[in-house]
Amino acid sequence: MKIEISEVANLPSRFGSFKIQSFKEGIKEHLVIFKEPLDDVPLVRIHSECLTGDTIGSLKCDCRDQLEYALKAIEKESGMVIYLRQEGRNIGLLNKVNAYALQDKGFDTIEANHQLGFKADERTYEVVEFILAHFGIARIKLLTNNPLKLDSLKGIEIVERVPVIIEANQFNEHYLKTKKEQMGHLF
Ligand SMILES: Nc1nc2c(ncn2[C@@H]2O[C@H](COP(=O)(O)OP(=O)(O)OP(=O)(O)O)[C@@H](O)[C@H]2O)c(=O)[nH]1
Ligand SMILES: [Zn+2]
Repeated sequence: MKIEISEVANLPSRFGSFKIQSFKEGIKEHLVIFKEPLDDVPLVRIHSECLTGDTIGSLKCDCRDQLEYALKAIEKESGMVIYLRQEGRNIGLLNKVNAYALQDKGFDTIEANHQLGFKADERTYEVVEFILAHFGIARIKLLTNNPLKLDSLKGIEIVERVPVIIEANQFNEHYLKTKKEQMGHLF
């Protein structure tokens, strides 16, 4: 797939002063937020879009806390957040809301995806390899608790996994438990 690349622009934010660049893959306009100077082995967070969490502040998941954690971390030590437009583990917003409606009836996140005909996780990460290659990065420290992500990046050496440490709340406790017990997340 052809990827269109924007210019680099400044982005002052409440978490620090960053640079941004967009990588457009079909209809998905991904964003890279970075803080220079980038080390040879930079700290990288691959964040999946979560409109409900990142923007609205939903407490059903840990996405916004993770995003803020990552932005604060790269402000401190430089690095990059790759913000991928893979809403709802790539099932899209409408389907995620339908999954939430099923969760209201008692299904967990995985069961709800299955009920809708999706895998538990429909994400792929080829564009990340493209983006890192564009920056000349072959080795990274990856900010994640997700073992699937560690296995998904072919051609990128993950020198270190840096955990994302977030406190649970009463609404996402079950979500985090499912991630740990059924999706192998490393908490
Ligand atoms: N289908 C679905 N997607 C969800 C649900 N809750 C959050 N998401 C999406 O899950 C994605 C984030 O994935 P997570 O599994 O929380 O975290 P991760 O990115 O895999 O792992 P970390 O790197 O450790 O954060 C975002 O795209 C959210 O929109 C849900 O109940 N159902
Ligand atoms: Zn979320």
